[in-house]
Amino acid sequence: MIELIDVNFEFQDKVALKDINLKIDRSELAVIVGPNGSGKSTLVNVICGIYAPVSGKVVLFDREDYSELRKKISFVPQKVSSFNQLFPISVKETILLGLVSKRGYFRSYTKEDMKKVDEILEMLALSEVKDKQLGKLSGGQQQRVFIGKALISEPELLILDEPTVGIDSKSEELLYQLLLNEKKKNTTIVMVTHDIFAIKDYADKVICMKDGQILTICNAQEFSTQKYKEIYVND
Ligand SMILES: Nc1ncnc2c1ncn2[C@@H]1O[C@H](COP(=O)(O)OP(=O)(O)OP(=O)(O)O)[C@@H](O)[C@H]1O
Repeated sequence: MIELIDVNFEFQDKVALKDINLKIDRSELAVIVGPNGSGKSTLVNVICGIYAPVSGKVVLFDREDYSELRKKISFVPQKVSSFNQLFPISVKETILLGLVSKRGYFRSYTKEDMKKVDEILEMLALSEVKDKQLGKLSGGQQQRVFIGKALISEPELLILDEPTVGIDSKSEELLYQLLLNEKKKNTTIVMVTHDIFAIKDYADKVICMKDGQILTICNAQEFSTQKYKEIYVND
């Protein structure tokens, strides 16, 4: 499903990923952990095709060519709130934007699209604010809107970079239930997080990074608090 073979990536003269070898299977929930600057965001950007590796190969859905793959991938980046907060777009309109990669810009939405957006609003507890301007919501609500935008296209691969930062524990629980639902639909999920509880309760695979390298890959049962401390030691 996702395979990285000897992947290296550099920013100018800074090595950000070194010899990354990794496999993630279909409908797995893989979590990437590691201290600040260890290369987690760079890794998900490489998986999405936003950054091209300096060397090595990324194979998604058994293909190396990203042109057709974009329709199958949804990415919720870190810092979703870095958009123009005055931009006049509603919550519902923002979620519908998630269909652009599949449909193009100038297509009308169907009845099914409108039904789906209502279901997503309901799932994310956003129905009451659906007509509000996006920039007038709290950071946590905005985060949920961008997750809704990522989900509406029914991606086969969903990538989230620290989705729980700035959201309260109720929304966090909501998010994890939603991810489990997505998994049941065979969606593969890759999530960067520092949340040890999420790792223990929900992850199928834990990818531990340090200094641009993968220290270890294990399952949730093998991932102990001790291991977590070891990864973060000297951070
Ligand atoms: N645009 C950039 N230009 C130059 N260096 C960068 C850039 N983005 C990241 N880096 C560097 O690459 C390394 C990996 O950064 P990355 O953002 O992938 O780490 P991270 O593990 O996601 O960190 P955090 O937990 O703080 O989000 C760091 O040393 C960082 O300073």
